[in-house]
Amino acid sequence: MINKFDAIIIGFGKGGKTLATDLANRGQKVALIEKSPNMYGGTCINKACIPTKILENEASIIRRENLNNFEDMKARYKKSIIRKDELITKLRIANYNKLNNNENIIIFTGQGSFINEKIVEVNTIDGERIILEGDKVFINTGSKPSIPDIKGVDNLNIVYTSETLMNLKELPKKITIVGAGFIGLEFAGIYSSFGSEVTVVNTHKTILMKEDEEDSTEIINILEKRNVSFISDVSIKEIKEENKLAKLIYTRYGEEEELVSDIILMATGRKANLDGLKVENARIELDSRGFIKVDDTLKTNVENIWALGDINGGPQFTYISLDDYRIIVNQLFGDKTRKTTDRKNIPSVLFIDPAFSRVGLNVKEAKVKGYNVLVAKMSTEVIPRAKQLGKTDGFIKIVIDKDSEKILGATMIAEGSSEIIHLIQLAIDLGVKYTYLRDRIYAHPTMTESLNEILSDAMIKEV
Ligand SMILES: Cc1cc2nc3c(=O)[nH]c(=O)nc-3n(C[C@H](O)[C@H](O)[C@H](O)COP(=O)(O)OP(=O)(O)OC[C@H]3O[C@@H](n4cnc5c(N)ncnc54)[C@H](O)[C@@H]3O)c2cc1C
Ligand SMILES: NC(=O)c1ccc[n+]([C@@H]2O[C@H](COP(=O)([O-])OP(=O)(O)OC[C@H]3O[C@@H](n4cnc5c(N)ncnc54)[C@H](O)[C@@H]3O)[C@@H](O)[C@H]2O)c1
Repeated sequence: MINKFDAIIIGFGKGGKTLATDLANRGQKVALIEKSPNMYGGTCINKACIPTKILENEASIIRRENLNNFEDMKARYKKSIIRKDELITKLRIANYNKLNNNENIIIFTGQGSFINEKIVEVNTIDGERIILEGDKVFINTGSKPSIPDIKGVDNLNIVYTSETLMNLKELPKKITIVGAGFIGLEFAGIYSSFGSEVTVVNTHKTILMKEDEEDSTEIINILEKRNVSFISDVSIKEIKEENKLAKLIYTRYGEEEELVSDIILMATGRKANLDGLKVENARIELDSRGFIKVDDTLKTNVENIWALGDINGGPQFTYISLDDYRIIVNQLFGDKTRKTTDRKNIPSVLFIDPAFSRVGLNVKEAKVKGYNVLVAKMSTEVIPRAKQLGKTDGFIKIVIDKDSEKILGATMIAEGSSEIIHLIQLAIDLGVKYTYLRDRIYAHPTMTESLNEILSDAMIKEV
C-alpha cells in the first residue's frame, strides 16, 4: 500500500521540523522521516550545538574553580556528561512530541530512500518497509564528519569525532585535535577547561585564516593560557596506536615529528550526509563538493524536490537551516521574494570563553572591498562589567566606513559578545551611522554600554 502525503520531509533537522509544523498548520498532510530514534530534533540538539554548549558552560565554571587535582576534574567531567545526556534527552522527547501531537504529521522512524522523484521508501528500525508518495519532497538530512584519508585514522580506539568524544565518559588526560576550525577550537576550549592537556594541530600557518590577524592571535593567546598548545603548518602522515596511546606522525618544515596523546579528535570539516538516500533514483544532481545542488530558492534540479540545511552546501549553521525554511515557505506561500542571495550580515559565534563573535566585514575584508576604514577598538579589561564579572580577556572592535560613517562590521572576543553582536547586525542592516550607537542610552553595568566609549572620537583610528 502507498501512503499519500502532500509533503515528505526526509530528516528531522532545524529546517525540516519547522517546515513540517508550518505545512501541517496550513492543513497539509506531512510525513517526516527520521532514521534514528536518538536523533529526533536533529543534529543540533542531539550531537552538536546544544551538547557542546552545555559542556562549554560546565567547563568554564570548573575552570574558574581552579581545581588542580586531575581525579577531581575527571569526576566533574563525568557528571557534566551525565547532565548533558539528561538535558538532550529531554529536548529530544520535547521535539518528538511537538510534531507527533500535530494531527497532520506522521513521523516515520527509519532510513528514507528515493524510489523515484515522488516515491520514498522507509526502512524502519523494526525491519518494516513502508512506501510513501509525496507531491513535494524536502531533503533535510544534514552533514557528517569529513575525515581525511590518513593511514590509521579508522582506529576507533583512539580516533574520535565531535560526536563520539562527547560520549566518552572518562576525561582524557591528553588530547590531540586535528583541525583548527569551529569544532577544533570549541573542543580545545572545553576539554582544556575540564583539565585535559590539549594540542591543536593545524595544516595552515595560523588559525582562522579569514579573520584579522590580531583576532586569531588573541584567540590563540586566550587558549594558550588554558593549557592549549598549537602546532601549525604541518602535513599529517599517519596515526598509530602504541601501548593504548595515540601517536600522530606529521611533517613540519621537512622534518618528521610525532605527538603522543590518549586520543585524537578529527575536526576537519563536515560533508553531505547522503547515506542511504539514493538521490540518483530521483535524478537529483549534486554539486562539485558532493552536496545537493540547489538554486537560490533551494529547489533542486527536480521540480518537486527542495533541499534545506547543511545538505545543500550552504553555511553549516542551525540558523541557516532555519532561514532555508523561511525561503521555502516564502516561495511556496508568500510573495516569492526571499532567496539565499538576499541574505546579508550573517553573524557567527565561536563559543570559546569568552566567545568570538563577528558580523559584517572585518578590517581585512573591508580594505579588500576598497573602503576607507576606521576602527574603533577597546580592550575588554577596561569595561566595568567585565571587571566586575572577572571576565576581562579579549577586545571589541568595530569597523566603520570613513566616508559614509556607517558600520561595516564588528569582531568581538568578549564576554556577552554572542548577544551584543546582534545589535551591531541590526545597525548594519538598517544602515545607521556609528554615532547612532554611540549616543544611545544603555543600562549600567552592561557590556553593551561600552559602545558609548568605544565609538567616541578618542577611540576611533584610521587604519
Ligand atoms: C560539534 C558541532 C557543534 C555545532 N555547533 C553549532 C552552533 O553552536 N551553532 C550553530 O548554529 N551550528 C552549530 N553546528 C552546526 C549545526 O549543528 C548544523 O548546521 C545543523 O545541525 C544542520 O541542521 P540541518 O537542518 O541541516 O539537519 P540536521 O540537524 O543535521 O538533521 C538531519 C537529520 O536527518 C537524519 N537523516 C539523515 N539521513 C537520513 C535518511 N536517509 N533518512 C532519514 N533521516 C535521515 C539525521 O539522523 C538527522 O537527524 C555545530 C555542528 C557540530 C558538529
Ligand atoms: N559555534 C558554531 O556555530 C559552530 C560550532 C561548531 C561547528 N559549527 C559548524 O560545523 C562546521 C564544521 O566544523 P569543523 O570545525 O569540522 O569545520 P571547519 O571548516 O570550521 O574547520 C575545519 C578545520 O580542519 C582543517 N582541515 C581540513 N582538512 C584537513 C586535513 N586533511 N588535515 C588536517 N586539517 C584539515 C581546516 O584547515 C580547518 O582548520 C563548521 O563549518 C561550522 O559551520 C558551528
